[in-house]
Amino acid sequence: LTRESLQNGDWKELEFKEFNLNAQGMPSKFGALHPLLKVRKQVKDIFIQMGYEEMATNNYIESSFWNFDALFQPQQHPARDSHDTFFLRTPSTTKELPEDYVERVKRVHESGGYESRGYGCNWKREEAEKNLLRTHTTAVSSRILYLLAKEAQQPPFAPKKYFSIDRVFRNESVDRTHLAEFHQIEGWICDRGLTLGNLMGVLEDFFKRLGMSKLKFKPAYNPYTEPSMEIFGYHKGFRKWVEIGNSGMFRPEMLRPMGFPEDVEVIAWGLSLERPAMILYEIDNIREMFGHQVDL
Ligand SMILES: COC[C@@H]1[C@H](c2ccc(C#Cc3ccccc3)cc2)[C@@H]2CN(C(=O)Nc3ccc(OC4CC4)cc3)C[C@@H](O)[C@@H](O)CN12
Repeated sequence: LTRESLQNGDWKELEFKEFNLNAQGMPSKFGALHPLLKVRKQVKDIFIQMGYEEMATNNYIESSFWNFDALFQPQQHPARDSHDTFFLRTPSTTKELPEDYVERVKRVHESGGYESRGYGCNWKREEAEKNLLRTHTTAVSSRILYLLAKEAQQPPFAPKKYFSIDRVFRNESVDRTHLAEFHQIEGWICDRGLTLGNLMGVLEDFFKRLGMSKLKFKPAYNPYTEPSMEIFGYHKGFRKWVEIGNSGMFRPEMLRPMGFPEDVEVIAWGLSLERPAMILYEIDNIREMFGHQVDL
């Protein structure tokens, strides 16, 4: 079949074989974006469209102070044991901490304040100095909120909205849907007079953009948020309610020692990247997303 035979009509005399629509195509030699990266970009675009700034989360290593103590997580909390947390051997401790702030954190843990009773514990600095692989990106949120609180000392107070999507590490047994590390997605708004209603509204807006338009909320507990809510979304495909994240209002015992004025609140929420990626890309074993795959 040539250009000439098509132009002068000779093609009409030629014999053609049946077109085989089931024939294997030529093997493709190009790559493909990993599902996690595609969902990470999808979620990042949602936050940017909603006006959030991205937190710098390029520090996997954190001190127990920022990962736990600044969040009012008690030093006796089981999550702080080595069977749940990866502690570092070298460097095992961080000595540089903001001393005046450390004093206020110690006091709120031991004897409360800001209408809190505290834990009545004997707060140990050496516990707070232990280095670890961060167990949540809320460790980064506490650092950024501390800086915002210092800025809030010089009026006018400016409301802020931040998000992060990055790796976190937990010393947990692995199974079909859990590995010792996962990517946490976290968003929060810091403003005057925020309420739980605002949090519910923000969550409805955020998850609607992820395809979840019917939500319900269940009371929950986190050491650093009060009230706290588990978030459930109705998945049309599965025709059932799916747990899609956790949320709450950061406690006064976390915000006041940082220096925020009384009427400033922070509403926050978190979810993982792996769970939506597995659902959106119909991957039923999390291991299919990691490691060397022949037929990804
Ligand atoms: C150790 O496991 C923690 C992880 C992870 C998680 C849980 C809580 C937080 C948080 C938080 C938080 C709370 C208050 C303030 C700040 C942060 C972050 C990640 C998911 C949170 N979860 C989760 O991601 N589920 C999920 C999320 C989105 C989704 O998308 C649908 C397609 C549209 C589907 C499912 C819920 C469960 O999977 C849960 O069993 C596992 N959770």
